[in-house]
Amino acid sequence: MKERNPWHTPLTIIIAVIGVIAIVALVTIAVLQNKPLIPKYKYGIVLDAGSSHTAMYIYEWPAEKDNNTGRVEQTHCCKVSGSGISDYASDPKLAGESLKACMRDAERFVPSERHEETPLYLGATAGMRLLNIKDSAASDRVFQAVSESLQKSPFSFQGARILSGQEEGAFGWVTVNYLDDRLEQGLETTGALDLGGASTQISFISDSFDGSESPSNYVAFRLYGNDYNLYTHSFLCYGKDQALRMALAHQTQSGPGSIVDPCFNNGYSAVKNYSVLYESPCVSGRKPSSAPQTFTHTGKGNFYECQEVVKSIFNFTECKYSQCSFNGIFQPTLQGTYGAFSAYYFVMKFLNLTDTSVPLQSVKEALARLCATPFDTLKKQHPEVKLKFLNEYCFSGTYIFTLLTEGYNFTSRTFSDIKFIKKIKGSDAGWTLGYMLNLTNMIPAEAPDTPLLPHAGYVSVITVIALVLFVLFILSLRPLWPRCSQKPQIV
Ligand SMILES: Nc1ncnc2c1ncn2[C@@H]1O[C@H](COP(=O)(O)OP(=O)(O)OP(=O)(O)O)[C@@H](O)[C@H]1O
Repeated sequence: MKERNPWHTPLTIIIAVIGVIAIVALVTIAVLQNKPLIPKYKYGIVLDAGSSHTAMYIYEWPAEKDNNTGRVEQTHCCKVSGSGISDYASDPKLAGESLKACMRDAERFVPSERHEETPLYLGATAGMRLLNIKDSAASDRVFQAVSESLQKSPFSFQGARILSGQEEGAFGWVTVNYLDDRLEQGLETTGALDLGGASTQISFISDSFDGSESPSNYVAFRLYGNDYNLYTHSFLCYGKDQALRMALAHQTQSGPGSIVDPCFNNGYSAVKNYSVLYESPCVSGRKPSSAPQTFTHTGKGNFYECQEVVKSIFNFTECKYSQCSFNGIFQPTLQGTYGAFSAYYFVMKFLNLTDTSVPLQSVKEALARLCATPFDTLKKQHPEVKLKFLNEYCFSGTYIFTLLTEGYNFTSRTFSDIKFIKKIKGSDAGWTLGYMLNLTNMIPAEAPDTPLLPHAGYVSVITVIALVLFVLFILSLRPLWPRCSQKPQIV
């Protein structure tokens, strides 16, 4: 004879089965309903048509979060081979052709089902600003050619245009602070220092600046619920290539047949053409009236003398405001930390000077040593570095040092506030990301609402509540529970 288990009645078994099914169903629905969708991405493409070259950046962000909360990240960068589009003024079609290889690259990196909806922008900076000043019809023809080429791509081409210096500075600042998560979290922001080939930008927040003293340097933002009064200025012609032209123009004012340049290493020698040197609007007004066709440019490598040459391209005396950087441009008091990118990074990286805890005096000494190194020795020390760049590091380093200290007024105390950077969390520092975030309305003015609980927390709470309900349900059925009799039932 078997003893009968009082729980093994049909009713309790049915209740238990229904209860378990109910819990499984409840948890399954909660998980499926609220689970983040399998990551599917959206894309945006920005072409940075700079003075020295064009680069294409592809950005991606989670598709279900394009309403402001998803992180936008750079997934790919393609360097267009050849020079900047402004160098194709005499043959604009080639400017369009030059972009094709990178556009084919983009077709591979962006999934084909997303091609049609992916916005594609081209922004041109100081190279095209200068071409536009020199010959606006030629600049239009270049834009026409690149636009025709980009329209043929499968992406949604949104137009090609010149960014103002103010936009370039402000979007560089947005990029740096977005990537550092400073905007969304409302943290103290970082200033942005950008050194291009033809222009340079400085952008930062200073408590002493509300835009009233120099409105043309003021950009107001409201991002994630915070207001920012940004100071920004772009110095056209003060990118590193145009600054070098101005330094050479200063040394060739009398139209000599040869110059000995302290900004180039001893042993460097090249024959240069006067008309090529003076073709840029940054120096064209200063072309010596009587000069031979060419001049011999040789180096003597002296940092201190080079600094004097470099200083000659700045005007430190004129200032109608309470304080200025240079050339009569207002600049509020420096404040906070700074991210310095583009040529700042390339040059300081070569000089092994990206660590700004090194005292300013040591930076000066390192530059003095670099300039004093004979050019042949330098070439032997750095066989991997392109000659075009190696030639110019003494000038470029001296220019950066002078621009930061004498131009923007960084001191031995504040120099360590600068961080020389190329990328932040995998994305390049530069104006392109800020530009795309702005055009796609990806940064909201107000802080987005956040859910009460994270997803995992939400599922746990639902599960616990379901279990409690189930236990209560079983308890509420107590009257139906089979009674345990004292005597064992005999079946
Ligand atoms: N490895 C390197 N070493 C030194 N200089 C470099 C290196 N790579 C690039 N450069 C130079 O750095 C400068 C800045 O480059 P970047 O691409 O930021 O400028 P750009 O976009 O062409 O100029 P702009 O923004 O003024 O139109 C250019 O003069 C470029 O030739």
